[in-house]
Amino acid sequence: MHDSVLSVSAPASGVKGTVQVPGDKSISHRALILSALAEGTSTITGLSRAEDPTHTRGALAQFGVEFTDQPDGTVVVHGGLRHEPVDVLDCGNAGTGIRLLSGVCAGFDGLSVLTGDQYLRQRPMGRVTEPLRLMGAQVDARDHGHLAPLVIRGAGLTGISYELAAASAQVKSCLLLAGLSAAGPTTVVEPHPTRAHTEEMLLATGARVEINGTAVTVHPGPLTPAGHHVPGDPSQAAFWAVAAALAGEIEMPNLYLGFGRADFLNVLRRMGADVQMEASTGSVRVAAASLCGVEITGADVPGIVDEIPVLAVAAAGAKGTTVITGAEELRVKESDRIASTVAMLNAFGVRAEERPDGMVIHGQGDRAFTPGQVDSAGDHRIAMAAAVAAVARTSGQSTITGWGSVATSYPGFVEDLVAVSGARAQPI
Ligand SMILES: O=C(O)C1=C[C@@H](OP(=O)(O)O)[C@@H](O)[C@H](O)C1
Ligand SMILES: C=C(OP(=O)(O)O)C(=O)O
Repeated sequence: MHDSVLSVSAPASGVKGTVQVPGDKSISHRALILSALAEGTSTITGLSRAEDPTHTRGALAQFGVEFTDQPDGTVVVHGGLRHEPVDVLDCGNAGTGIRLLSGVCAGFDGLSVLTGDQYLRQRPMGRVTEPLRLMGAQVDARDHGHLAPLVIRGAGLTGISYELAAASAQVKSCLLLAGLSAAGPTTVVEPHPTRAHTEEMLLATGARVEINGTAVTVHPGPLTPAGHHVPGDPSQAAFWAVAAALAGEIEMPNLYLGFGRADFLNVLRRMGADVQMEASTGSVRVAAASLCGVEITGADVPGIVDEIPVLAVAAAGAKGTTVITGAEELRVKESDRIASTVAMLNAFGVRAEERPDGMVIHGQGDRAFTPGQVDSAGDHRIAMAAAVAAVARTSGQSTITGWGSVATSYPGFVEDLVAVSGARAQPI
């Protein structure tokens, strides 16, 4: 349901409070997949209940993997892929789900068909179909192998050494998961390092993994069941961090602050925000300060790839110009996030322009934004970034269409928004 509208009226009082953000989406996908691959019983605590990982869980159930929910929220997984999937694997809106599962399907002796919603079916899949074919999987897909649905007949793989054309944790993870059942080692080399959840979690589940700079090698072998704990999602915390940097003070406990995920906090610091973090507990506190524009280049992008839409809102409320380059990957997310971020800022009366590989944002300093009529383009991150802009820098009523997309990653967002801002916010 991606067609609801959020109507939000912001009070002038800014934001304040503590937010417990949902479990990390990237880690949730991986905890489900690695538990499903390990024969035996694994447990997952803190799992994100958002639609994206829930689709991954549903897809794994098609292989006969059993999941039980305990009253305290722990998910017990009876792992082992028992049979060919009995139906099409519906990955919903999740690029992470379809790309990681395609690696699992390539290693499995059977036929799998993977698809997703109208947004996912427009996202590039050649980046996984091509290397999986090189490993020996039979893979076909719409648009000559480039768009979902994907059809994969797996097994009989051989490990390869593969250099990624663009930095992508999803493609890296797909190939590492396929490599678990290939003959010989599989090595993935990245142009820039990306989030390391898959290799870290594979190591924790008994796989043989070697990491050498930007090269990761996995050796074939079984995984062992484990107890996975999913910490809070820093990419969701980024919305509150920006709201606080512009208009108040917010604390967030228990966040994942590991490699490749907390860089948005450094960008906010570079802008002048007051950011305190405690690595041992994952606690972060952000407070408002006078912000200034910054330059963001290609090497920064993998570490903030999902946070750029909301960082653009911070830039809009800063003094001076922010220039983002080397961010062309944003064009192939749930929406074209260069176009949709710029359109969102323009809807609030902020001057911003697209560049082929990024954007230029002319910060308004302390001047308020005008209330906006925003089209989220069906993209959860654009919708939530717009809600932050509305409560932090407008007074009056804004509307955000395509609000239903927020359930893919943060179903409780409106409740948290109301709690920290006192805004009147109602999906209609
Ligand atoms: O591996 C992951 O969990 C993710 C990797 C990133 O995508 P790419 O691998 O396409 O950069 C990111 O945008 C996505 O939200 C989650
Ligand atoms: C890009 C995202 O996710 P995915 O690629 O899994 O759809 C995201 O959550 O911003």
